[in-house]
Formats: sequence, C-alpha cells, structure tokens
Amino acid sequence: MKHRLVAVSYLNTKPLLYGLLRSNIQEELEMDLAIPSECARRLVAEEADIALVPVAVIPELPEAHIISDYCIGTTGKVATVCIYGDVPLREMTSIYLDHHSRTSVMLTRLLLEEYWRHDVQFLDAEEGYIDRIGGTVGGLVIGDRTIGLDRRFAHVYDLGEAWKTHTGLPFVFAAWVSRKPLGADFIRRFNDALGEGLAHLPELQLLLSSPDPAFSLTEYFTHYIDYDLDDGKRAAMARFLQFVKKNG
Ligand SMILES: C=C(O[C@@H]1C=C(C(=O)O)C=C[C@H]1O)C(=O)O
Repeated sequence: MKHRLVAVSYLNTKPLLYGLLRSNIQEELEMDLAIPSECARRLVAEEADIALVPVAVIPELPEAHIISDYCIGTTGKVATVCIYGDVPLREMTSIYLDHHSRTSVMLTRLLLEEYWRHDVQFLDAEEGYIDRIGGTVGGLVIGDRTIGLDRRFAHVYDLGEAWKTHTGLPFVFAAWVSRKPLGADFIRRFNDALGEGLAHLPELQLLLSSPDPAFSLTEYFTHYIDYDLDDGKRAAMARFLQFVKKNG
C-alpha cells in the first residue's frame, strides 16, 4: 500500500518534490499536487495520508504528526505572501482573503488585530478576485500569483516581514503532516530525500523557469523561503496556533 501524498503546487515546493523524485522513496508514494487550501481539505477528509499542509489546519485534525524537519517557512520577508492595494493599509476598508490559503488568512487577521490595529471587513475571494483589488479594497495574495504584483499595486505588505517585526520570530506557512504515526525508518528516508532536493538547487534550476525575469528563483529559494523547521520556527508555530485555536 502506497502512502497518498499531496503537496503544494507552487514553485516554493519544487526543491522538496525534486528530492522525493530523486529518491527511491517515491515508489512508496502516490504523489499529487494541489493549492494549499485543497491540500488541507484532502488531509482533513482522509483523502490523503501525508500532506504539505497550511499549519493553520493542524488544530482541525484529530491526530497530526509533523513528520519532517523541513517546511515552507521564512525568517523575515517571504516575497510571496503579501497584502496588495492602491492605498496604504490604514486607508483600506476591506481586504480579500485568498481562497488558496489557510495559514496566511489567519496571519492577516492576527496582524491586523495585534500589529496594525486596523479594523477592516474581510471579503471571501474566488478565482479572478485579484482584478477586483483597488480603491480602498486590498487583497491578500499568496504563492506564484504574487510574482509581478509588486509592479501593479502602489502598496505591498509582506506578511513574513510584518510577523517578524511584530514577534521577533520566523514563521511557518506549511509543514509535512501525517494523520497516522509512520515508522521511524520511513520518516528518516523521507527527510533524507527532502534534504537531497535542497542540496541540489542548481540542478533543479535547470528544470524550472521563473515566470518573471525580475523574480530570481535562486534568491527566492535561498533568501526568502527558509525550509528548516528549527526551534525558532516551532516556537513561532506554537504562538501562531494559539491565535488560530482562539479565533478559528
Ligand atoms: C510562502 C508561501 O506559503 C504558502 C502559504 C500557505 C497558506 O497561506 O495557507 C500555505 C502553503 C504555503 O505554500 C507561499 O506559497 O507563497
């Protein structure tokens, strides 16, 4: 029986996928990709056994085992999780919350409440909502769709950077979670494979192209996304999940 695995379909996950695909462990996996909110839905619905899930969904799972020391995180600016608008944040009256996201939706709410201390109406997003950001309506956008948006909107707020200023901590957007405990040997080989992917970024970059000449994948993978789920990120996750449990 193979483990059903679903991972985030964005560029930031390719180094981790590259590692899994270079390894024999892929023979034990039935792999699929989806947007983060769909990864979360499948793990909650038991349609997946292992998923790279937005951490905000962890409190909804009866059992959640973080099986990896690698994650989608950041130690400051992340570049691809931002609030965009024509006007400064303090003039925004409403903000679209990206339907691809689970974590950043909650992070937006936390930062508006605790850090920016600004009250807005939250709007549910759907496909095409980015075109409706404008005037006093802002929008949270995550992932590859953010690439190039900094040229389109006058005001950009990077949520990784805002969280760092607010708490002094790094941040974890998504972690590898299984619903059931997995064997120590499988977990070791899974982690080794992910690490191998990160160790071979120059090769991976031969296979990938950036959607925008102004956006460097090398910089994105090495300076913006931080893949190590270290103690600082675990502390950040605990702090963030307290807010999610209270307000989810
Ligand atoms: C940094 C990112 O983190 C993403 C943000 C997520 C969320 O907000 O729920 C989930 C998965 C991550 O891939 C990004 O994709 O831009």
